Amino acid sequence: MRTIDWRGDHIVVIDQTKLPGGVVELSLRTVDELVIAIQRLAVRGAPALGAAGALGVALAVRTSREPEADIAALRAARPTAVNLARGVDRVLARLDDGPEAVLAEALDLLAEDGVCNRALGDRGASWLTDRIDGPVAVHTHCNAGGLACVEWGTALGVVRSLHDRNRLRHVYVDETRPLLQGARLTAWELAHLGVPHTLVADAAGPTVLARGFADAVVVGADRVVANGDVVNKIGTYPLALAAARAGIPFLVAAPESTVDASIPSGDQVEIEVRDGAEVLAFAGTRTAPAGTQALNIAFDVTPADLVTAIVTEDRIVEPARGERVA
Ligand SMILES: CSC[C@@H](O)[C@@H](O)C(=O)COP(=O)(O)O
Repeated sequence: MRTIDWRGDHIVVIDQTKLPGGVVELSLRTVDELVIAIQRLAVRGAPALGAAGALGVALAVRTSREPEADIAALRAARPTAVNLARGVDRVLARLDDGPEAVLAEALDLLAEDGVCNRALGDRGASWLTDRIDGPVAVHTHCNAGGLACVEWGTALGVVRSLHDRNRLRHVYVDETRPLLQGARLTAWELAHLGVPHTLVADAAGPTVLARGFADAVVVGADRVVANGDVVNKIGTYPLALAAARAGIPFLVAAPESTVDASIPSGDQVEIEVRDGAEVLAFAGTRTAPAGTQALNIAFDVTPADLVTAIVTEDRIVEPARGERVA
């Protein structure tokens, strides 16, 4: 099943805030509803946000009284993953061709997602098996699976390819505070795929690597910029530091639609800062004393020199060896 799709005259998504409790579908009939769903992470992950942006324009064309304002709000609903604005802009370019052409363009983007993810997953798996003997143990962060895309997954696409080739030993999954995408979503996906996995607290990740549990770190990305810096869920950067120290590869799996050649380096990417309330609570239950201040930085930048390789559907770039993405 696709994470996000078009049904008749509206968008349907799997509500990711409800997982792993149940697979609950959410129908989104206006751009306002879509923007709210994006901001509360009912639909999330860079490629899925690209699909949301694309389908959102199709929805705006059909339902909005002020399509321009609605589309601007949609484009800005979350700032860090480049896919959202890119999905909006790709489909907007067909506006003059009428609502059917707009929808067709959006559906093309959705169809390409699975194709790209399978290709980059295969390429990433081959890159790893060319360098690592025997079954591979992977450490991952956040959720870069089918739920973060339309289908299949990016980092978990690599994991799935390894699994299909009988070359996967184990996956270590960071829980990914504060919203627990690793614990709630990645562990759920891996269980459904029959992939052996172990959940660890985020702070344990570097020690898991230092102790040799994993052969490689494989993560997704929200934006990859020209010099090879990688923006991804907060907590990715410490894994890259630990991977370098442990002497194991740090592999980023992302489609070309996540590459932003217009931005020279990661310090120029807008990093989303979310409501501190998410940090002051655990799974919805308040944990910090009343009056505590929280800073909720949602993404970090892994500098290019710590990124062993970036794998896309078209290519492999090795920033740590000085290769540029653009
Ligand atoms: C294939 S998804 C890659 C990234 O989007 C993912 O790792 C991530 O950081 C998602 O963050 P989120 O805040 O859950 O949208």
